[in-house]
Amino acid sequence: MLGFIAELLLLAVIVVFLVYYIFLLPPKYPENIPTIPFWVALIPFFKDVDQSDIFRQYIDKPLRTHGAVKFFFAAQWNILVHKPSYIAEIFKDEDLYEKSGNQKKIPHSVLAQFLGDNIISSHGQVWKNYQSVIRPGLQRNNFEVDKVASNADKLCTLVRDAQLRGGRGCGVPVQDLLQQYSVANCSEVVLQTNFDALSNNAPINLLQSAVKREIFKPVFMNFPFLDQFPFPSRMRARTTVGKFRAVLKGALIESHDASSPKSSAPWPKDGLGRRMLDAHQSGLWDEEQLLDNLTVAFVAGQENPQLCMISTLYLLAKHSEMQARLHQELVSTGLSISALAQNTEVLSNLPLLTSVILESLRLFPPINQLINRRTSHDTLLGDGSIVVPSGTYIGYNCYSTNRDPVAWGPTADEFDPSRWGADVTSIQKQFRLRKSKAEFISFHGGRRACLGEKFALLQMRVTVCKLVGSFTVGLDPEWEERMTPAGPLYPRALRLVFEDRELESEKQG
Ligand code: HEM
Repeated sequence: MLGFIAELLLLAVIVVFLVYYIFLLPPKYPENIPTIPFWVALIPFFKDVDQSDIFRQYIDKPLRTHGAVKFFFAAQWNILVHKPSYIAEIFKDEDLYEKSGNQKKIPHSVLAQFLGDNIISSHGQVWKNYQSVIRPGLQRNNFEVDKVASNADKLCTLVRDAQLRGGRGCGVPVQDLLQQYSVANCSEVVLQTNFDALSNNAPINLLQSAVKREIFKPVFMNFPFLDQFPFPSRMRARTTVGKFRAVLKGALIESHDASSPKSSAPWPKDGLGRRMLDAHQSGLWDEEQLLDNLTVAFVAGQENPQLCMISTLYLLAKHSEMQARLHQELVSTGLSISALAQNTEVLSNLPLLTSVILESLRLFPPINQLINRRTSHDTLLGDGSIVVPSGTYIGYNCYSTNRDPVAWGPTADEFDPSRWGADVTSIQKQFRLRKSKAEFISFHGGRRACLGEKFALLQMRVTVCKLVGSFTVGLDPEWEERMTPAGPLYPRALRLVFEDRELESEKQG
């Protein structure tokens, strides 16, 4: 018996040693950048944390001091880069720092099954093929702003109803409402489908929430190799993501069938939905390629704007003086809020509106950390001092780089829209310059920069115009001011108090 126990103990020691050696021991190279201890990535498992605190406590200083660190994430060691000039170098050399998404990094995972090989994660000829279909659909100049404005109207009604139900001064949870709104805009304006996402209990919202619950389970996000085992919860996750993809495709086909009652005709010339279907029908894309790209366009097209809306409303609620100035800017156009929300020319020439949105994207980039490139051969990064072996995963912490004090000065952590400039010409110039120097990387950069930037900014302008034009927005005093514990970094379960401006002015009048 004693012998058996001793053998078991020995086995356990060997397993622990192997796990440590294979997964947890940092690689030798690069030698001259610090290592963030592996257990930092595991803190959210054991403690209910605010990830911005974890960042400041364990990562910020070494990352900024050395420009890059060795960082344990998704059960492997990576290089996490902070220094803008290093990141600009990575963006420039697509073939050396190859995109290598989940389908290559963790091919057996539920996440890889969900998004497959798509425009964001692919490389080389495959990416060029995807891009030839998707780029014109996302960079058209005629997005239907009236649809976005009409959805923004519905959002205001939902907010008003929620505030009435909760009672004056009570906090309204905004995340689900903004998710519904963002899904409506993405499906109707980007993809020309309709899920009726702004109606209560629309099936797409339930399915979307179910997918997010499965995908963002911390244990599987951190240890995706566990997805190889047939745990019942992971089998369920696979069914859910499969269903989600099928629902998306079904809706796309139906809305592009002129004889269907759910047809979204007339379709815009160059609409992304039509272009994707044509690519499939012409044989340029097979079934999987259609599903992978449709799913990623849907996810990127509504998730990122949604997070940007949450963070922008949080910042405006926290900085009421800025909100008042912004409202003044909207009023000074002489247009009603409804007319203004549909007038893209006037909207895009409002300096404070533009700089508030950019400043929110700088402080709270929806994709705060991204590690999806892999070196195709040995290289030297930066001034040549960082030796990066072939096959190393490398990425950046956008939250950190966008707040770099060398680039943005001592107030880098503060919400200060004026740093972008006083008029739209200088703001746009600053925006282009900061992107080219990789000092503002919320939309990534180089040839792989976000293709949805134009639509995202248009939508943000309309949304902020409508919400700030209709309500004063404040933080619920009982809401605990904390950021999410892991994954995308944004105010957790944000609750806001909305006061109808019209009612307020009637009362005062
Ligand atoms: C505030 C909103 C948005 C932000 C902050 C954002 C950010 C980003 C980032 C960081 C990337 C690089 C991703 C990676 O390498 O893994 C990216 C790529 C991309 N985004 Fe966005 N995005 C936003 C909105 C959108 C929208 C509305 C769409 C529309 C479908 C979209 C479509 C894309 C596409 C197609 C790419 C791939 C570009 C390529 O590799 O060629 N994005 N975006």
